[in-house]
Order: sequence, then structure tokens, then C-alpha cells
Amino acid sequence: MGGDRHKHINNSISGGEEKESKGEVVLLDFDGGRFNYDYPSENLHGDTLAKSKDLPLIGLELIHKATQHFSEENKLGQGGLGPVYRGTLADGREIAVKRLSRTSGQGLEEFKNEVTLIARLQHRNLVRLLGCCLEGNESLLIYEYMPNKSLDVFLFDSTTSAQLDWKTRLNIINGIARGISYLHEDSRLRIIHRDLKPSNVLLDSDMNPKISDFGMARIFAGSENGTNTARIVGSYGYMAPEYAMEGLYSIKSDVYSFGVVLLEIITGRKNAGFHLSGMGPSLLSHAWQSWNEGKGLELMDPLLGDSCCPDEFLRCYHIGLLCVQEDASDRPTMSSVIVMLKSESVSLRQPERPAFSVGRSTNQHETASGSSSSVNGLTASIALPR
Ligand SMILES: Nc1ncnc2c1ncn2[C@@H]1O[C@H](COP(=O)(O)OP(=O)(O)OP(=O)(O)O)[C@@H](O)[C@H]1O
Repeated sequence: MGGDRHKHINNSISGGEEKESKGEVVLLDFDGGRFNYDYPSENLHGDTLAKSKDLPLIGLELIHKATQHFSEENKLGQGGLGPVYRGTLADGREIAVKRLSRTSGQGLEEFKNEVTLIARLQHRNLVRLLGCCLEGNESLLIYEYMPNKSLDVFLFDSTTSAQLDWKTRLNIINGIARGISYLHEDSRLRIIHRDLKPSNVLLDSDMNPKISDFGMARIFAGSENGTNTARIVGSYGYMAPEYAMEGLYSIKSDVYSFGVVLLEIITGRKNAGFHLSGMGPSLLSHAWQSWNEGKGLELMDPLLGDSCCPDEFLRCYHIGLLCVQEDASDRPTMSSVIVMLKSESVSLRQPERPAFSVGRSTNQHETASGSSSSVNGLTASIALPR
């Protein structure tokens, strides 16, 4: 049995399509019920990093019991890698189990990445991976259960979003910022998440945000401005233009995604699909236009009611626009974002225009005014400066 598992892991290691000279993670072995892994030393940031660390392997039988054999009633949602189930362990602990689709080669790559990265990180704004299971055809990731599911579920449903008052939204924005800043600057590894979006922000019972889904994340080495290239695998509406168009990613592409998420949180509107509202090609272009016309407050989510102080709203809006600026080097780092969010006395620069207006190519105005490229079957358009 153990031999089979060993083979399974080694098979999954060799399947990678993406080539990056730096930042590649090496899985070593697994032994005696724990999953061992290690990192090439040039990728390490900070002083000491233990040579290897273990992630508990959890038996399939236990997971079957906990999830009532992956019953439909226990299904929490469906992600790109496969379905996610709720479960309860014998000791009463609640878990969420991500079950990899058997046919997904890309899924195995992401599984491997998730196991090697997130298990090494600990921060109150990152979801905790409790263990994994590799038995027979099953590849499972076991997380702490987040009773309020993901931010998208809350934010884009009119009944639940009414429960998100301003204080809660501000707490969520701050928590996401701290989580990403930890990844970029404070963790022993330096990590670019590459797929930040509301469905990858989980909410605990007190509505504290926890960033999840490290399947696409990459360790980076060297300076914070280092830019890497990769096959484009992010999510529609949240990808920085340089990444969507050229596959270039850096910590500043995460800052861009954070800016989009922030603007979605305060306006209660989705960037992708915004054109369907008839108000403009994207939330970003609409936000930019309203800002310049001095009509920013019109974008406030009406469900916020009196819980929101207009000055705080406009400050967040301003920070959001700074994060989504066209030129990656103009965007602030996450640590400066945290300072800007915390201190009203820090003055903010005027934002430059966000280049990216996301829409489908059927919108003639967009395609006539800029270049476009297809990403994951959807079209992203770059609006040229006026
Ligand atoms: N730890 C968890 N606790 C509670 N619910 C969870 C947990 N993890 C995931 N979910 C639920 O399962 C859904 C699917 O999650 P998953 O991370 O697989 O995919 P996604 O982020 O929605 O999409 P994609 O895989 O394309 O990024 C989430 O939207 C969320 O509602």
C-alpha cells in the first residue's frame, strides 16, 4: 500500500507543464503517515528554514466517515480542481475536503503546489491545511472548515451582503491585505498568490477573512520588483493587465487583484460581468470615471446604509484605484497599503488611470479602442489612454 502511494506522488511530480527556473518546489517523499517535502535553498528568504516539514496524511476511511461518503448534502461547492465537501471528524472537529477530479493533470500540479506551500505558512489570514490523503485514485486536501464559506457567496447575494456592514467589510479588507503582505514580505518563503479573488477568501465564524487556494501560487526569489513569466492561469476579472496579456507576474500583480477585490467589497459589484449592468465596460472603468467626476460616493453599496462613513469609503476607493493602476511600478506594495488603510494622516497620491477594462469581445466599443487577447476562452481588452 505504502509503495503504491509513493508511486502516485512521484508520478504527480513529473507532470508539470510550467517551467520556471527559480521558484520550483521539489517534493521529496512520504513516509510513515506524513508527507515530507523540501525546497531548493536558493528560493528561501529570511534566516533559517527547517530542512523539511511534515503534513499529516489522513486515511481515506476517516474522510469517508467524516463526509458521509462525500454525500451531496455535504457538498459545499465546486472549484476548478473538483468539489469541496464538509465533514466532521470523530473528535467533533469540522473540516472541508477538496476532492481532486481524477482526470485533471493540471489539478495534480496544483494539488502538489498547495501541499508544499500552504502547509509551511501560518498566519491568521491564511486558511490552514490540516492534512492530505493520497489513497487509490483519491487525492484529497483537508482544511479547517470555514462556516461562512467564501466572500463571493456573501458579497454577491443581496440577502447575505446586507449582513456585511462597513465595519465588517473594513475588517475583511484589512485581513486580506495582511494575509497577502505576509505572503509577499513576511513569511519565510516569499510567495505570489496569483489567483486572488473573492471565492478564494474564506470567512470564519467571526467573519475574519482567510486566503485560500495556493494551487497557482509561486515562490519568488530576490527583489520585490522581480518579474516572472508563466502560462496564464488566473481568473477572469482579477488578473493584472501585464499578466493577462504577457504572462508577466510579480507581487504587483497580486496588488492589482487585491485592488479589484477591494473595489468589489466596497461597491458590492463584480468587476467581471459589470458591462451587463449597462453602466460601463467594467467596474474599474466606471470607478475611474466616477472618481474623476467627483461622484465616487455614488458607487457606495446602497446596502451599507448608515454604517459607512463617506470619508472612509472614499479613502478605501482611493487606495483601490492606486492598486489597479496600469503601470505595475506605480502600484503600492501591500505593506504600504496596510499603512494607508490604518492611518488617515498618510496622504495618498493621485491615482493614474487603470488600463484594464474587462469585457467580452462582443462589445464593439472596447475592441475598437484597444487591443484584446483571449484568456481561458474569455476576452480581455486593454483600453488605450485617451
Ligand atoms: N475551507 C473551507 N470551508 C468552507 N467552505 C469552503 C472551504 N474551501 C472551499 N469552500 C467552498 O467550496 C467552494 C469551492 O472552493 P474551491 O477553492 O475549490 O474553488 P473556487 O475558489 O470557488 O474556484 P477555483 O478553483 O476556480 O479557484 C468555495 O467557493 C467555498 O464556498
